[in-house]
Amino acid sequence: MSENVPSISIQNLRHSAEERQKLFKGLTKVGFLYICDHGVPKSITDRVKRLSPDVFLADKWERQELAQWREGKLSYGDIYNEKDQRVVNERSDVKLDKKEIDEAFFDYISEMYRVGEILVYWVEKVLGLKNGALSEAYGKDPILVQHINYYHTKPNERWAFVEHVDRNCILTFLMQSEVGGLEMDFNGRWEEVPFRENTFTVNLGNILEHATYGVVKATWHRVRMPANQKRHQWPTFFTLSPKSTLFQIQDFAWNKDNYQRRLIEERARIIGNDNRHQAEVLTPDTNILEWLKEHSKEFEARKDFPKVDSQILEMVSRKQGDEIGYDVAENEFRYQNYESKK
Ligand SMILES: O=C(O)CCC(=O)C(=O)O
Ligand SMILES: [Fe+2]
Repeated sequence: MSENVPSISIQNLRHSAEERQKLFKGLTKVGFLYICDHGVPKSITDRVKRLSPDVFLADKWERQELAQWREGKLSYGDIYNEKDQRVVNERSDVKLDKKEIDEAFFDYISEMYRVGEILVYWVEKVLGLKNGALSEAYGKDPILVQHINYYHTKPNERWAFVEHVDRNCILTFLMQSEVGGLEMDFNGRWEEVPFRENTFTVNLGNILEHATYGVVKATWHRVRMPANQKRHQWPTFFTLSPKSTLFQIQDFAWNKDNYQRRLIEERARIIGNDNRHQAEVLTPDTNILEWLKEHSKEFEARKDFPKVDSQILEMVSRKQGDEIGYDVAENEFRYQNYESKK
């Protein structure tokens, strides 16, 4: 089970050296943390959970309206594209209250931002970095990309999200549902990372790993879906701030060779030469900016992989999105076809 994922009380970090030690272990040995005593009101998380299922029951017309809506605080991604065509309802009576969805997720994202900032402060502390070292390089005003992952019901158990590391991100906050299935690679074995009440699961992304020459670990993980169940999960990806300077922290350069070896070992062991995965490997010398640019193009082109038989609603604050020209509902032209058939 999950005894290996340390559970960190945000409240205890200030006065408990033991809590800080657990955080250090989670960052460097495990790559996953449970975060509790975070102060996120249950009313906010409950509202998000309550509103989410309808998004995926609504028909394509209703979804199209949400994706094209411009009056809220968030921008919404396209949740009716070719890959979803098989599973999106053609007609449904479900109506989406866009204003309520917008408020609920805006409040939720704001809370993630608040807790994330506290966590990054403590990450710097336990890594022995000066205050602001990480947040200046990678995370001051990070762009928060919010997803609802929806894995729909299938008669058989299946791999619903194949092995991957969270790419293009500093860290990920995940609100889990009771339906389990998340597993992480821990010392060469797959271990479950189950749901816990009032707790966020946090894992570290490859940008933070790269910044620290692998001292902080971005851990491979995957999702196994049980038969005959649906599952919603809510990951929040902390992605680069437009102000990032993107330097690697030289205090950790001593780990460069270990980092390189580990990347190669993990990749070979976990995916071998499964060429459905991204081909190019990140190394300690990779120019991360170039890599990210290349990678996001490739990811766009890949459509459904590594997530299988699932749908995502992507959201980002309109203000942040506008600042960097991030359009989650790209491909507006797609909708013209649907409009004409209506
Ligand atoms: O659905 C989950 O439990 C995990 C999803 C995930 O790993 C991701 O979205 O990167
Ligand atoms: Fe992930």
